[in-house]
Amino acid sequence: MRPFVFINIAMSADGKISTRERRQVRISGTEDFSRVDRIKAESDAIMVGIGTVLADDPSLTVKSPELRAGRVAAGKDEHPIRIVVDSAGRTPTDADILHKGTGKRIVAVSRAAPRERVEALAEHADVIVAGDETVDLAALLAELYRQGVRRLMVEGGGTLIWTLFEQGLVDELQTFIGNMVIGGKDAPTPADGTGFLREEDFTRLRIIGTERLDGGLLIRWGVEKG
Ligand SMILES: NC(=O)C1=CN([C@@H]2O[C@H](COP(=O)(O)OP(=O)(O)OC[C@H]3O[C@@H](n4cnc5c(N)ncnc54)[C@H](OP(=O)(O)O)[C@@H]3O)[C@@H](O)[C@H]2O)C=CC1
Ligand SMILES: Nc1nc(O)c(N)c(N[C@@H]2O[C@H](COP(=O)(O)O)[C@@H](O)[C@H]2O)n1
Repeated sequence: MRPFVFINIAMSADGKISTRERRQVRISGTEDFSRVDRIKAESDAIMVGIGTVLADDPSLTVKSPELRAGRVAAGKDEHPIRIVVDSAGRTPTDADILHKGTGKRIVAVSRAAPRERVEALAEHADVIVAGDETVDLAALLAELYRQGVRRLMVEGGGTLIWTLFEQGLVDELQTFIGNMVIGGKDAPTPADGTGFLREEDFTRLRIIGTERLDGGLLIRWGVEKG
């Protein structure tokens, strides 16, 4: 068993989620950031890859005091569990994700992670070991389910999202398309990695809903075939 897995990602009109320098850029506006805060608050956990932690240093906290209060009134922690997928335990011990906001953090590492890194991270987070060289995502999701996570939001980046699609581990994709062009053949996209080669392997999607926000467009896609 695994949680319901949905991805939320903001991309430019030309399909980029950052610049070629992999610098954090603002693609969403205030309306979309409010929506993102809401769907975060509705999730049990929120997960990113180590590339996003190193590039953006996100906290992944719920920003609205009202949404945090609503979670507490429902008997939950103020913030969803924050999870980093990080084979070698490279998450800096002063990263915002380990310090900002109350509640539980998980760093998922592989068996190849150096022991001293695992010990350092274990002072700030629960450490889950899954996989030999890279994190075994299916095993991680099974363990998260065992720990009570039913709704998991994935916020990026493109490398982690690609592997989740490749392994058929995604149920829904929410794409906000901002009204700008970023360009650059080396700028990251919502699903990077190696990509599928054969049409029969492509992940097939169906539109669940659309909404105009911040001069851009939100598209919610359901996964037909993972
Ligand atoms: N616009 C938006 O909404 C968002 C944009 N971004 C942007 O995305 C970029 C970062 O994306 P990216 O560099 O692709 O990094 P990711 O956040 O996708 O992290 C990828 C890393 O995760 C680790 N990992 C461990 N196990 C796995 C696995 N099984 N499958 C995949 N990855 C695994 C790998 O590092 P290791 O081998 O060391 O474990 C891998 O390199 C930044 O530029 C950031 O600004 C990020 C989030 C949202
Ligand atoms: N929805 C969305 N729109 C953008 O324009 C973005 N740049 C991002 N980035 C994601 O948000 C994370 C920041 O989280 P915190 O505010 O620090 O909690 C960042 O790491 C990306 O995952 N998202």
